[in-house]
Amino acid sequence: MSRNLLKIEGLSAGYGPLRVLHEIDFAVAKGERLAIVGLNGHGKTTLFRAIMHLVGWQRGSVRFEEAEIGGSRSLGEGRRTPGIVRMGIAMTPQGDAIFPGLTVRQHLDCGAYTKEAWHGRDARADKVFDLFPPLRELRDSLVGKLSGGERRMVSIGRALMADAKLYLIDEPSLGLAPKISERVVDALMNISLDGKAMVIAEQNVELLSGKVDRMIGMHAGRLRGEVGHVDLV
Ligand SMILES: Nc1ncnc2c1ncn2[C@@H]1O[C@H](COP(=O)(O)OP(=O)(O)OP(=O)(O)O)[C@@H](O)[C@H]1O
Repeated sequence: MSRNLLKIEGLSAGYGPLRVLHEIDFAVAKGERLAIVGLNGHGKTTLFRAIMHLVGWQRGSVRFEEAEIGGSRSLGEGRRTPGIVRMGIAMTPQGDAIFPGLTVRQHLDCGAYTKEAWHGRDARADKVFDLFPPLRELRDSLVGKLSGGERRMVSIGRALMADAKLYLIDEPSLGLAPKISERVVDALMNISLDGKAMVIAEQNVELLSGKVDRMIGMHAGRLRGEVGHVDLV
C-alpha cells in the first residue's frame, strides 16, 4: 500500500492555446501538509483546477489513492469533477465562491456533498464551529453580510464538510489583513490529518514558513523543488 495519497506525473495543462503547467511531478503523502508557493499568475490555481478536472485541457497522470483521475480519455471513470469530489478531494477555491444570499449553515451544508457527509452534517458543522468559533454565532447570518475573514472561514469550512481525504486550499490569505490571515492559517494547521492530507497554494511564504511539513516553489508553470522563502523570488 502506497503512503502517497496523491501522485502526479508529467502533468501539463492549460486553456485553449495557452499552456500553463509544464510536466509537473510531485506526490503528497498521507498525513502531510504541503504548500505550493509562488507569485500570482504562475499556475497554482491551475494546478488545483487540473487535479479537479476543471481546466480547458490537461494531459499526464494524476493518481489519487492509486486510482487514475487524470485527463486522458482512455483512463475511464472517476476523472470528472463530481466523481473526483466523491472519491475524496475537496477544494476551497480562490476568492471563496460564496453565495451572498445563503446563510453560514446553508453554505456548510452545500459542502456535505456525499451521502455519508450529508447524513453526518450536524456533527461535521459542529467540528467546523469548533475550528472557527466566530461562525457558531453567525450560523444563521447571510454570508453576504460577513467580513472577508469570516467569509474565508465559511469557504474553508464548506470544504471540510465533504467526506474528503485531500483538501486543496487556494490562497487562504488573499485579501485578508495579516492578523486575520494568521488566524485562518492557524486553523488550517489545527485540522487533524489522520490518513488525510492538505495542499495549500499561497503567495505569502512567510505566513506558512515553519508551519507546513514541506514547501514547493512554483514558477512559470513549473515546480522548482523544495524551497525556503529566499529562493522564491
Ligand atoms: N480560465 C482561464 N483562461 C485562460 N487563461 C487562464 C485562465 N485561468 C488562468 N489563466 C492564465 O493561466 C496563468 C496561471 O494562472 P493561475 O491562476 O493558475 O496562477 P496562480 O499562480 O494561481 O495565480 P493567482 O493567484 O493570480 O490565481 C495566468 O497566465 C492566467 O492568466
